[in-house]
Amino acid sequence: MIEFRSIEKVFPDGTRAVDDFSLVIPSRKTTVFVGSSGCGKTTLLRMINRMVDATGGELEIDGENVSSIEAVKLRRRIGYVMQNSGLLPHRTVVDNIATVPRLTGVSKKDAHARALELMDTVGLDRAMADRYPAQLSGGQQQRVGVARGLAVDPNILLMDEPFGAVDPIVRAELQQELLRLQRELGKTVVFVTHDIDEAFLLGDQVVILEKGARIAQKGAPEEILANPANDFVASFIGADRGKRALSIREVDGQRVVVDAEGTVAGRLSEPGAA
Ligand SMILES: Nc1ncnc2c1ncn2[C@@H]1O[C@H](COP(=O)(O)OP(=O)(O)OP(=O)(O)O)[C@@H](O)[C@H]1O
Repeated sequence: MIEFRSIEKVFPDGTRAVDDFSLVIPSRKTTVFVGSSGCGKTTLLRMINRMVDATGGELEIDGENVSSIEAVKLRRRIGYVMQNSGLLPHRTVVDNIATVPRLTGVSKKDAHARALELMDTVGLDRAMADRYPAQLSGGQQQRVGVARGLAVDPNILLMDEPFGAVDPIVRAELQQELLRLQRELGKTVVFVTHDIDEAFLLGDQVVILEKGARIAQKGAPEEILANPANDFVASFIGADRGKRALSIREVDGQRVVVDAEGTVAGRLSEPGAA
C-alpha cells in the first residue's frame, strides 16, 4: 500500500505543483492519475520513487516513510516506465532489459536469461533480443520499456503516459497487454495519463486531478461514471456531452464502458477480481 498524507510540492522557482494531496493506493491494483497537462500527475508519480522529493507531508510505502529510504535503492526496487520508453540507444534490447538487474548485482548470464523470459511476458519475439531500439517500432519499444520496468520483479510499477506516443491501434493493443499482465502479475500499478478513456479502461481506482493535484474525484470507474462529483468531472468525462455519454453495461459477463450509441469503448476490471 502506498499512502500520501498531506503531500505538498513547491519547486525551487516557487511553482506549487502539489497542494495538500492525500490518497491511499491499494496494493496489487491499478490506480490511474488522470488530468490535464500541468495538473501535477508526473510530480505525484515521481515522488513515489523519490525522483522528486516532497516539500511537505508524508509518503509511505507499506508503512515505511520513503524519505528514510535511500533514493537510489528505492528506484532500483520500483519499476518505472516512461513515455518514449527511455531506452538506451546504444544497447541491445536484451541489454536494455538487463541493465537494472546488472546494477543490483545479478550475474550477466542470469540477467540475460531473465531478460529473455521478460520478452515472452510482454509479448516480444526473442528474435529481437539483439536489435537496437531504433530497429524496433514504437509499440515494440514500449514493450521493451515495460519489460525493463519489470526486470527487478518490483512490487510497484510506475507508468508515466507509457502509451502516449504510439498510434491508436497499437495503443489499444498495449492497453490490452497491460490488462493481461496485471491479471497474471498483480503488481501495484500507478499509471499516469491525460486520456480519460484509458483511465477508465485500466484503472481499478481512478483519480481525476485538477491544477495543484487537487482531487476532483476518486473511485472505481463505474462510481465516477454513475455519479460525477461536480461539473468539472462531468465535463472531463464527457457526461454532459450527449455524444460521449459513457455508461457501464454487462456484456458476456464482463463490465464494459459503452458510449451513447452503444459502442463498446472499453472493458472494466474483471468481475469478482480480487
Ligand atoms: N522542475 C520543475 N521546476 C519547476 N516547476 C516544475 C518542475 N517540474 C514540474 N513543474 C511544474 O509543476 C506543475 C506540475 O507538473 P507535472 O509535470 O507534474 O504535470 P503533469 O500533470 O504531469 O503534466 P503533463 O501531462 O503535461 O506531463 C506544472 O506547472 C509544471 O510546470
